[in-house]
Amino acid sequence: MTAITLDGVATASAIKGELADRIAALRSDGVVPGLGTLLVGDDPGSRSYVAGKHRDCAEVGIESIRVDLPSSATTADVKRAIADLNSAREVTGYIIQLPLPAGHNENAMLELIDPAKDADGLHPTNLGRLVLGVDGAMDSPLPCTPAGIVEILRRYDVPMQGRHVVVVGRGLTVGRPLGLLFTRKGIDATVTLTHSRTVDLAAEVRRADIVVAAVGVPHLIKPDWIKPGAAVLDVGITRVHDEETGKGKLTGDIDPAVAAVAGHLSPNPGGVGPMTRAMLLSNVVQAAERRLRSH
Ligand SMILES: Nc1nc(=O)c2c([nH]1)NC[C@@H]1CN(c3ccc(C(=O)N[C@@H](CCC(=O)O)C(=O)O)cc3)C=[N+]21
Repeated sequence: MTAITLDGVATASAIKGELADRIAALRSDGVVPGLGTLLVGDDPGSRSYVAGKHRDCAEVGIESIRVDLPSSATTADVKRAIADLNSAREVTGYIIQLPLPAGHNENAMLELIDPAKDADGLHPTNLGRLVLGVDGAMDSPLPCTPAGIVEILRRYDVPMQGRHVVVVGRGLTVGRPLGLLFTRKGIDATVTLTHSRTVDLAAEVRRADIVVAAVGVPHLIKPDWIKPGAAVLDVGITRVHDEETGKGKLTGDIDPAVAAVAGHLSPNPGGVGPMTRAMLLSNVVQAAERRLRSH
């Protein structure tokens, strides 16, 4: 047996097709959706992610506005750029690319984003709405990676209700909000949130119907940890040097041999990454639709 591939590229492409119709409708109502990105410094990985977001926007008809600051930017410079993005009419939503270079307080910067323009769903108000909205009724942006994970499971008809989800990693962008999302009414999973101090990780993962690994430890999750037929999602990204090609390549948190045991497996690359990007576009469209309704 080999696992069914949770194809993030194909699923993201279907979502982008659906968004294109909503974007056309917004434009005919006079609202042009625009995504701003704020990038500080010259980390090559961050640069390439930001470039990808602008390509995605162009593909679906979202304008994009790029603000790049040098690594020498002070916190005052970053604050000014955030204030400008908050007031720019053409920016209907934006993100601060994380991580910020050392020396900036990320949480303090996230808190300065206008919650109505928070395309990543990482402003404390929106994270708070995620906590409050246990019934899913709050019209607020969700963090993109958790939203993408639930969306791809839904589209592949992987049952979540009453199932045991083990999340590996408690980070701000994935693990922590994902636990909140999976336990919402209507999704109704049972969640174990594990982290670096978890005593017997293998034993926890063995109980899971759905495993999400988001820690950035290459091939941490081994095949003998997986309940046969479980759905396994690989979120971690580590850049490693490939001896064979001499180039850099991406490695996930899941040992490839897991494919022989799992029922569903998200490849990495090609799984959760493209879904994350599609959910960002979805948040931008949702914010533009809210703006239209509020006028
Ligand atoms: N404010 C903020 N929001 C984010 O959402 C955010 C962030 N900061 N900082 C960095 C992480 C990482 N992240 C990825 C999104 C898509 C891919 C993606 O699409 N990856 C491709 C491969 C790309 C490649 O080959 O380099 C794939 O998985 O197929 C990867 C990584 C979003 N992040």
